[in-house]
Amino acid sequence: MAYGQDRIPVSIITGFLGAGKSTLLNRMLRDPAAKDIAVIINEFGEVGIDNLLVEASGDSMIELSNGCLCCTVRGELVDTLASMMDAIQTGRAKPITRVVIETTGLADPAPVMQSVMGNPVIAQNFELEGVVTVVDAVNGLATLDAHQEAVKQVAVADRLILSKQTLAEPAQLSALRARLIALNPRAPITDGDDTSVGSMSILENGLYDPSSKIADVDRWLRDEIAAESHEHHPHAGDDHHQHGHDHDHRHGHDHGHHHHHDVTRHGDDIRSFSLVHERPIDPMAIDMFIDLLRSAHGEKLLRMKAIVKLSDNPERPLVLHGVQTIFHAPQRLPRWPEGSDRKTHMVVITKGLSEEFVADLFAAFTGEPRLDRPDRAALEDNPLAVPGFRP
Ligand SMILES: Nc1nc2c(ncn2[C@@H]2O[C@H](COP(=O)(O)OP(=O)(O)OP(=O)(O)O)[C@@H](O)[C@H]2O)c(=O)[nH]1
Repeated sequence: MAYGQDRIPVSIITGFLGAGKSTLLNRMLRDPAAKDIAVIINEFGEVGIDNLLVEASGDSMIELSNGCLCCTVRGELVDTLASMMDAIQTGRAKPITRVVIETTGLADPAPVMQSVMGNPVIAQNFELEGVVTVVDAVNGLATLDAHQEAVKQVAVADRLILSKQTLAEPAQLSALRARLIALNPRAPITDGDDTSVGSMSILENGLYDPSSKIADVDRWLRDEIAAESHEHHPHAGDDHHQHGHDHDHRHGHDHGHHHHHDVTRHGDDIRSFSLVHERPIDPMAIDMFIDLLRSAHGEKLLRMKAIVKLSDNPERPLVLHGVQTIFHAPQRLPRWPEGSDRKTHMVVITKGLSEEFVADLFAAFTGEPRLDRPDRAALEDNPLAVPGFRP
């Protein structure tokens, strides 16, 4: 994808039934900065924005009194985005600065994200800006226990909004916070009552910065540093990758990390970790690594964001982000973000795929095989050397 191309940022607001998505959206729509945005609601009549409408709602796009466009989706999101773009390009609708999609409470956000990232025509005009997940402080824990969709909504979020905190008991709230941090240590948790929640700024989550037209990777890296301050120290001699909260059991003893036990007790099977690599990586190797990971294990790869130092030009890092099997077209940044450590960082969120497995695979492709693990040549000769790899 050409650097600097104008694309419209798309934000997804998700959260379980009754979590407070519509309340959040309604508050944001009052922000003057919300003018000229388009809102897509994927279930007709679900949201109480009737007071904002200037004409009766229907399937097609309508203009709201505050200048936003609004439409409800009964069919495919891709079709809706395509017809929205067509209407703008042919002058039937005014230009928009941003799209906000509110998903239904029961939705798995991955297909919605993939609709934005995976279709070449859509990806030419739109870019995923981030996923905001609203979690209800009162019902959040019970919902996470009962519904895997809710767990996924939290795991893939770029930001979590904790609503209804004034209605929750302090103990309930701290247990929920611990659970959210265990599931997604990198997403900032914003209090739903915070004044910032009424502004569009909560949608700016770094995947795409409309002003620079590239990913605001600096923000991920900062988030990662914040997340690591909760994490345990890497093991001696183990500088190849860093563990998230939910490191696995391979060391066979208890490090006393409570978040980890929260995760396993609930059986979520979600892992969030980062891989860090200092030396420049061969572009072919990263290509093959990503291809293998998504083709063989895509359904377990809830989310990946990466900034990669490539050997062909280490001064211009590559930005990747993906959801399951679908990856956004890679962007080459003009330079490293200010203050970054100029290393490859890969943030990975998986379900049912261990950190060790991903780290071993990465090591194999980056030419640093670990003891008793296949190296890249062995993988290319015999892909079955890695369990689950199907060429
Ligand atoms: N006290 C309090 N109530 C809230 C807050 N956020 C939402 N609510 C209330 O919770 C109820 C559900 O909120 P909605 O915004 O409709 O939730 P939703 O996620 O859009 O719900 P669905 O569309 O059914 O999935 C409403 O009665 C809101 O007034 C909050 O932060 N504090």
